[in-house]
Amino acid sequence: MRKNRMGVMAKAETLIKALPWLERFHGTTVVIKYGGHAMTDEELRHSFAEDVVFLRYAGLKPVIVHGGGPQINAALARNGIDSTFTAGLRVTTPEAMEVVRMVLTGQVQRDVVGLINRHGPFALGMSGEDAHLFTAERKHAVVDGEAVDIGQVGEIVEVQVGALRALLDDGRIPVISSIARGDDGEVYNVNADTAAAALAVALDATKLVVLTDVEGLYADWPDSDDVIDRLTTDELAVLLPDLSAGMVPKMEACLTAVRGGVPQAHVLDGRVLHSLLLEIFTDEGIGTMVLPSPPGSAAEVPA
Ligand SMILES: Nc1ncnc2c1ncn2[C@@H]1O[C@H](COP(=O)(O)OP(=O)(O)O)[C@@H](O)[C@H]1O
Ligand SMILES: CC(=O)N[C@@H](CCC(=O)OP(=O)(O)O)C(=O)O
Repeated sequence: MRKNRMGVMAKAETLIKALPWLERFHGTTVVIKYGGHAMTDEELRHSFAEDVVFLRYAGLKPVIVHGGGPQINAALARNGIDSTFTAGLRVTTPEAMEVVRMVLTGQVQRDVVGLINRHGPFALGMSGEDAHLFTAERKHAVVDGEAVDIGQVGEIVEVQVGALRALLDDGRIPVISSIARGDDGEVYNVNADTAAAALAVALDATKLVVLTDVEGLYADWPDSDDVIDRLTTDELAVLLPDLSAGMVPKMEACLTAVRGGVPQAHVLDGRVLHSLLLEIFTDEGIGTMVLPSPPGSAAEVPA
């Protein structure tokens, strides 16, 4: 009996410990980048959807920007189309673009919407092309200081959030694919981390959360798995030129978001059940957090 009462008290304590975070984040917008590598395990996919619906019932306004790199790789391979990456971005030929658009808007987005909507009529899918959400221009990658052509890859130059805000005001959970239109009539492939950052800035979000398949930003990848738990934008700017592969657009996104006025950006391990809830409602300090540098501070690389 006594044991049972202690168990109940522990549950009440867990719930009440969330109160400061509920007070702080109620009514605010949180942009969540759900990476392609974080969505491969069935149990994790369901726990992600539960977390997002939990946030919605807790009075936050979650917006999902989904990735789909591994899913695009598989579809390109099935179609016999070669795929390479430069500086973390997919070199996108016109025939690859058709596959990218089909997989992101027709497959991955539908899957994420379906997972969330098991809990109620919340999720609504949008491509960045819809209602001029994302307008992009052709982007070049920079390799050793040289601009390199990487095809139909876009750099977002304008974000129009009117339609998205109407969805949020209606209590919906928007699920966005990182495809953009161009004023030149082209359709562009935008890295999903980059798109999430642009959206977080445009929506004045309180947080950008990036879910991926590593614990956070490793200080000395691939030689060590020491995770940097927090760093300022100035410190991140110093590290950025030495980062590799998929971490480049991810950390650039955190930098852009926080320098653009988002108070904090996080890279979290999407392989941990309920990592999203732990990050938002506890002080567990998981993953890597990027915070604004104090005005006038000098950049130092964290140990
Ligand atoms: N410093 C680093 N810290 C952590 N991961 C790194 C680092 N540098 C490169 N990576 C690689 O970046 C990957 C994450 O990027 P990516 O594969 O694009 O993920 P996602 O599909 O979630 O966007 C990691 O799995 C890891 O292989
Ligand atoms: C230009 C570019 O690289 N676009 C990405 C878009 C999807 C994405 O970003 O997916 P993840 O978040 O799972 O990596 C691509 O084609 O793979």
